Amino acid sequence: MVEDNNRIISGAIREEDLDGEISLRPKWLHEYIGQDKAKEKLNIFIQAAKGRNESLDHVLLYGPPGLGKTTLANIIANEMGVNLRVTSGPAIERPGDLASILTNLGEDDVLFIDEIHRINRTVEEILYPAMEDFALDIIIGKGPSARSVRLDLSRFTLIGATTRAGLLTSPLRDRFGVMLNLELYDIHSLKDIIIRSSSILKIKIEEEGALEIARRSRGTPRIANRLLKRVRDYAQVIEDGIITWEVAKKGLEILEVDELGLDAVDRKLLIALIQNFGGGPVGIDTLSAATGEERATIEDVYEPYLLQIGFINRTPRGRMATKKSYEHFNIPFNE
Ligand SMILES: Nc1ncnc2c1ncn2[C@@H]1O[C@H](COP(=O)(O)OP(=O)(O)OP(=O)(O)O)[C@@H](O)[C@H]1O
Ligand SMILES: [Mg+2]
Repeated sequence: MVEDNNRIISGAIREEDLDGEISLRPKWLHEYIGQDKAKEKLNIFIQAAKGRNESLDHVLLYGPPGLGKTTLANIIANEMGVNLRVTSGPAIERPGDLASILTNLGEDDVLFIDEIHRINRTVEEILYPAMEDFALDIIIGKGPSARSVRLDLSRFTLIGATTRAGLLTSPLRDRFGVMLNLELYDIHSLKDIIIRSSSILKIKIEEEGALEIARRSRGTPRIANRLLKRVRDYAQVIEDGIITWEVAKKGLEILEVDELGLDAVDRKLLIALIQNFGGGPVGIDTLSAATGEERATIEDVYEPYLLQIGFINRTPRGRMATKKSYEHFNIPFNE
């Protein structure tokens, strides 16, 4: 997925996020804030697998960037008491690379493949028997004397992460026993995440300050943690170090994050929708062409948040701007 990493409110990972990243990552399910539906399901499946002394079924995590997919993969391995091996779709270039990763997994280990939708076709085919029968089919020899040999693997759990489940081929998608959809966080969960991170990073923050940062974090913990660190800098240099509501508000204004966490690209998309297309409905490809933003970026990064805050609607005929969106830009709305 292509996204502009220079935006402070980008969900994609940036260099600065790595500062404290390890310590900020919850290690156990009970420390993982929000995502109650996913957590509840996962908890049952983990307890059941442990009770039967089996490995966990393969898990597919999908949802916008920065919502905690990598964190959850770490938690699953931790809760199951097994090792975690991390790789990503684009990093596995040849079938042999994947074969060597698979043969080196220990009994019940977790293999995490980030951006699994970007795995190439020949590599993907190795995964099918591996996921289904814990076996590798390798071809020995060439031409008419070539024969296929089946190699047994240890049982393992594959955790795949992707921004959208629909990006996977159906044979791959069908081999996951557990599908967990991560959704954008509500403001209260984000506030709790900010308070938790503050206590780990020893940042002094008031509830109202945390709430203000939460409101502008686009439903995304990674953005919340990033804004928290920058507001901390502001509080430390300009104010007396404590993040109150006023300090958060002023700090965020300096960062040019508006009250709803919207940035220039969101505004461009909404204005195009309203002014060029009379508020829609307009197809995603047309909107993409009109704004110069990639379709996938619009769908994976911008749209989920604009839908969450009720600024756009998705209809069978295309995207539409809502009344709320017109009001935000002070443009008269005709029903
Ligand atoms: N539920 C949560 N509770 C507390 N902190 C969280 C939670 N989810 C995510 N975080 C924090 O948010 C940050 C981003 O999470 P993570 O790297 O797991 O996201 P991701 O979904 O894997 O993103 P990407 O799609 O970009 O790989 C981490 O620093 C983590 O500490
Ligand atoms: Mg990740």
